[in-house]
Amino acid sequence: MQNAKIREFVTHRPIAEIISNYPVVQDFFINYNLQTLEDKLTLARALEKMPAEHLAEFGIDEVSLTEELVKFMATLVNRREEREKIRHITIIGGRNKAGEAETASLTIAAGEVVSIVGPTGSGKSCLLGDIECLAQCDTPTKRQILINGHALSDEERFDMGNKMVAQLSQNMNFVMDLNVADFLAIHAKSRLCDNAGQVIEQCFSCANELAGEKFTMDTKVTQLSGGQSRALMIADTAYMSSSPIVLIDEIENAGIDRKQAISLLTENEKIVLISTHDPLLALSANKRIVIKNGGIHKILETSAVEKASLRDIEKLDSIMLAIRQQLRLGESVSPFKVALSDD
Ligand SMILES: Nc1ncnc2c1ncn2[C@@H]1O[C@H](COP(=O)(O)OP(=O)(O)OP(=O)(O)O)[C@@H](O)[C@H]1O
Repeated sequence: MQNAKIREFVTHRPIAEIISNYPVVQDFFINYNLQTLEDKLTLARALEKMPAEHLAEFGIDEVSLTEELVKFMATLVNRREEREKIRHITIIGGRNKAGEAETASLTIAAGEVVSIVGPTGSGKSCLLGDIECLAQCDTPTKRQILINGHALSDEERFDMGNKMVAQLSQNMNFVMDLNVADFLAIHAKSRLCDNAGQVIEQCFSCANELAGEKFTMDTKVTQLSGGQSRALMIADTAYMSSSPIVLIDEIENAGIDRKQAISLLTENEKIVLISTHDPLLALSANKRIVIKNGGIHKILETSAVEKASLRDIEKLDSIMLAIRQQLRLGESVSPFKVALSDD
């Protein structure tokens, strides 16, 4: 966003609208002890109503305060837009649990979905962990992750404000006792969402669509079920996170609409890696990484035959979902017939 556009917005819109779109601006006003400004007015009109000496105490006048606000918003907002676009990530093999070299290395392009499969305990989450911390041969696996073909400096790697990777893990435990509305508002604020109010609404209704049992904006996040928490975090990642890489650790047990969740996440050219034991999710990706004994054993392309079987797997899956739903609702399971391609 250009400074001129931000200046125009700041000059002509009421303070309430500026704060609703960029909640972090509240902190700017607090710094100048201006939290009591009349928020239905524009900044200039609201400042006229303040005693003249108020700003003088801070050694600033109305014009320079407006310019400071424009600069403050520009630094924060432009930062998101200026981030180098991630075109691809590369996983360079390290060592498996036996200390043997991993020979495979893999480059994943923006917009690609890659699944990670392997026996329980084989090291799938470990691979996601390496990507999450953008490992530079300094984790137990000794893998290295490159972004657009180059290693990252420590500064880029640990820049939390510019977080490249969003991870949805198996265990979502909320530590703060907030309700859903406050939780989403804090996220929208910290991620500098444009149109925060609208994004919060979208996130809330999407999470409710993904999860079975509905929850409200007043529900405490600590009272959400595992599936509801996962649905909330998926919607949150899809709508609010600007992180270009999304890591998902086993959403199959979460009791949510997995296909809808993945298609939601793969919008916007994100790189998505899913660790899974679920055939539907594993084969929905075009590539899958097979992990064995802590190492990348092989990388398979989903073949045309497998893609064709996917249609049958989807049929089976929707039957399973329907049965699960009937059981959840306390209904008797109705008779069903499986009609697969070769029948
Ligand atoms: N290359 C490696 N070198 C050393 N330890 C490893 C390596 N890969 C995995 N491990 C260790 O193996 C253990 C199991 O790994 P991990 O939790 O990633 O398995 P998983 O495949 O995700 O299992 P699950 O399917 O049960 O979630 C962890 O303690 C992890 O640190």
